[in-house]
Amino acid sequence: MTTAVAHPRTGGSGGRTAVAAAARQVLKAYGSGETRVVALDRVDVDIARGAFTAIMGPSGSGKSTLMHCLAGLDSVSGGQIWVGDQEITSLKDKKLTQLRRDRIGFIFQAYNLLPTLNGLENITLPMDIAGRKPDREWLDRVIETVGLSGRLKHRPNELSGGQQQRVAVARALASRPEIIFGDEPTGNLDSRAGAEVLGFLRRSVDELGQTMVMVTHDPVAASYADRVLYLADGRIVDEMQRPTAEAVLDRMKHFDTFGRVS
Ligand SMILES: Nc1ncnc2c1ncn2[C@@H]1O[C@H](COP(=O)(O)OP(=O)(O)OP(=O)(O)O)[C@@H](O)[C@H]1O
Repeated sequence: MTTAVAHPRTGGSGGRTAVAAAARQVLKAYGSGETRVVALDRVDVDIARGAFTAIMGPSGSGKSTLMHCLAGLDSVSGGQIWVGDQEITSLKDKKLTQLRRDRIGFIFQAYNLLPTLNGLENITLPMDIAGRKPDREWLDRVIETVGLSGRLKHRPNELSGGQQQRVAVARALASRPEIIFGDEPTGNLDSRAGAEVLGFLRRSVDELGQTMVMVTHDPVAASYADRVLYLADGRIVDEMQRPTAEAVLDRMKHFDTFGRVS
């Protein structure tokens, strides 16, 4: 992973690749001169299709920046990003917007719900904009699993923070995007609601082949992933396969100690 510089592997059919997204030597710097901050320092990473990947690391290590660059929400200062077999760093704004709309789902901490639309309308909004008809059976399953069945007519200001978060999760899942990116997707939920949402995300990976990438600080949330990537100072410094919450916590302690003594 850290030495790979080749173009991501491409699969045989319909432009679908084994790698859902990839970064090659990605550099991201903010500011210039004395205020220059290198948020990503030549990052190489492959995000496997149909897998659940967690990104962890200390505050300021570049997690959100990496996610935003992979999702085409932020430009890079150097290197390349692929979504499937499409290199996106060279795309013009219009094409990039289209690619995000058609192929990528987002779950952010700020839910970005429209206040004038009710829960259901917010969930189907991206598909309505794209002129796509929702798969009713799938939509019902998503809504039921995230526990929103009785709340679909409510507007965001009539929903609790946790319920708004569920609407945001349902909205991301409803169109079955190629990849869903989540920035602390359960950060505002209590542990029971968080576990339900994470369990649902996990099942959407296992049962439907959804690709999921999530930034989190929480070892329990990370334990739902297949793989954890650890960032420090803008670099991927370690990874863990099939993580448990205990192993993730241990690894975090090690990094803390390591960071202090070195
Ligand atoms: N718009 C910006 N302008 C200047 N510097 C930025 C900007 N966005 C991020 N940075 C800097 O880039 C570095 C990485 O930030 P990033 O938000 O990716 O970290 P993070 O690991 O997601 O942190 P946290 O866990 O606190 O959310 C930090 O040093 C941050 O201050």
